[in-house]
Amino acid sequence: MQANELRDMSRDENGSDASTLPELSKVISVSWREIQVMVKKQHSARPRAILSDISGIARPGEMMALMGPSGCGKTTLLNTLAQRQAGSIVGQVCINGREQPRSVHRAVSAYVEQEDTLIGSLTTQETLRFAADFSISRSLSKHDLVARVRDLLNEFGLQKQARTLVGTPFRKGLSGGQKRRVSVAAQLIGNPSILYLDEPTSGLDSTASHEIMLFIKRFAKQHNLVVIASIHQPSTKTFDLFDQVTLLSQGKMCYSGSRRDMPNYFAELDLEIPPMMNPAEYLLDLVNIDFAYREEAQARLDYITTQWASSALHRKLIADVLDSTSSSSDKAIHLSPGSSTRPGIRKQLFTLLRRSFIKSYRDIVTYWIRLVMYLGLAIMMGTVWLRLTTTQKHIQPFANAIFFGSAFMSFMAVAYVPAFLEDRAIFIKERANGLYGPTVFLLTNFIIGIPYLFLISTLFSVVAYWLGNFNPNAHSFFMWVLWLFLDLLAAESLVVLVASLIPNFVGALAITAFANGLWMSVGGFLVPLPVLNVFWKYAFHYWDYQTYVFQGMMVNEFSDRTYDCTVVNGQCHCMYASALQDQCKIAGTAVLEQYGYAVGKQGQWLGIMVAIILGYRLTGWVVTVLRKT
Ligand SMILES: Nc1ncnc2c1ncn2[C@@H]1O[C@H](COP(=O)(O)OP(=O)(O)OP(=O)(O)O)[C@@H](O)[C@H]1O
Repeated sequence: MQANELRDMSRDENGSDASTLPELSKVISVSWREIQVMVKKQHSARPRAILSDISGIARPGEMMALMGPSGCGKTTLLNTLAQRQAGSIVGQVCINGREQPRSVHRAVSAYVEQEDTLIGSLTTQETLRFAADFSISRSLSKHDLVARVRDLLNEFGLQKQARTLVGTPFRKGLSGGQKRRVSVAAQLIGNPSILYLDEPTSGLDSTASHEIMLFIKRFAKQHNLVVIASIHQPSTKTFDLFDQVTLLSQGKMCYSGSRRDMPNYFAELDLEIPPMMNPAEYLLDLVNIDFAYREEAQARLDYITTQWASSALHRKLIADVLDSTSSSSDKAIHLSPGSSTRPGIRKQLFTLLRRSFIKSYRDIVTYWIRLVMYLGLAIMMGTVWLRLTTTQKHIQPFANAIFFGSAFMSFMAVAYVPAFLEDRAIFIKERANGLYGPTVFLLTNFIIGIPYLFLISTLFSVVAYWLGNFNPNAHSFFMWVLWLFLDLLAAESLVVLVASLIPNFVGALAITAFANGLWMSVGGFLVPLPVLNVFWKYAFHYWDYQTYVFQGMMVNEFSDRTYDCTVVNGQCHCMYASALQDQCKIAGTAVLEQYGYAVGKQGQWLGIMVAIILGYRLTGWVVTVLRKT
């Protein structure tokens, strides 16, 4: 489907273009002039230039390769052009000859990262459909969206894989090359005018690499797309697909211009490309100083960069860049952030909720493994504390079971760390692509977790509560489920906070485990509150969510139950003094008094639990807003 057709599809009844797609097709050039990128050197206050004096121009319908040895600055240049580069940047990046705000860059371009961020439990078609829902506002009808997905599947040779899962470690799905094609197609669904690709062929064999570049080339030609791709050592066939080449080394330009002009240009420098050799390989060896004899290689590189700076081709390039900035007509220059077709926050939320829901029930790592684990734990707990009785010798085991159940269930929330980190990694990349922000991400995470945590709490309780013979009435059972649910919700909120602060598997696991150990220690069961050292008491005890869960469950168990004292030689021995002592019984409230827990404060404790959960979530949100990587 041509860009024009896409445009026509999105017109509303008044004939105006509701999705404002036409503006996106008005990009006539992307140019950059005298780009310099400085970064701070490690262990030194002096900044270092990782790109110096880089200029170039890319046009619609053409593919430009950014080439050079590893570390030469390809990704930095690509990120600078796409307005994603941090650090101090000097120089101009223009679209249609004018510097444009970042919002315009975002609206007219798409960026495909080196690593695929696909969701393994979605099919190819679903992946594109969700990409469409995130990229395109509601002005496009469902029918047109479906048509656009179908066209992209065709254009990237993915029709037969439309219903194939992308693939997870547990379920084989698409091949590496097919995944790459899905990643690119997903970025193209919003009909961008500029496509940035960071190492699109990395990890692929030469056939798959050629195939993906061929699909992109055809698409670029057909849809007048500007394509700029960093690429490592392409095969001759793949190299031949590029129209333009920018060759870099040590952050400096060695060449930028037509691929066809390269052989003549290097021949004039007495560096002729041997006829039977892959030109890309030859050129990379030529400008690589890492492995050759260093001084000789450095001298050759200096020669190439100085020759380039004074070459006629360089002068022509600069003239073209300047020309693009002066000759652009006002009509062509007109690009506004309003040209964004992105949907609003409500649609983002619903789209992410739908996608996360599908992922959560298809991807066993997210909740199903944990569900089985918690069920195993429930059977273990129910059989260890099997059929406790209402005799005083079982009072302590009841209290121990409550402590173990609440604390260990909370502790096992560490199993959520990998799933959250996986979701977060996808979020970071999708945020960089402007799909949605931290609020939508964390709200979705919270909402999706609720039914699963409730299911886990209920299943666990159905098994452990009745096997253990806890307070056998419906009200107490459902209160127990509620406390357990809030316990898990708080524990998962803690995982979200910690893993947002330290987005690293081992680090997040260690800190979450440590925090759980801390909450167990200062909760008031292992060390009673009057004995607990004042530092731990005032610094941590009062916002320890496990405290309130434990207290709530204790009140639930002991507030209305009585326990038989032991009779030895006709003498009644009660472990706890209570009003029922003359009946040789212990009122459960006496046990609670021993722990210092008042009956009737459950409402207050539930309120504190909700506040702690919201506190964790809000802090996690602040961290996510501030932390970009
Ligand atoms: N934020 C940064 N701080 C310090 N150095 C940086 C930063 N970003 C990039 N560099 C350095 O700049 C140089 C260019 O990095 P870049 O990632 O752009 O290279 P590349 O050509 O894409 O490499 P590769 O092909 O290996 O991916 C490298 O030496 C890298 O270590």
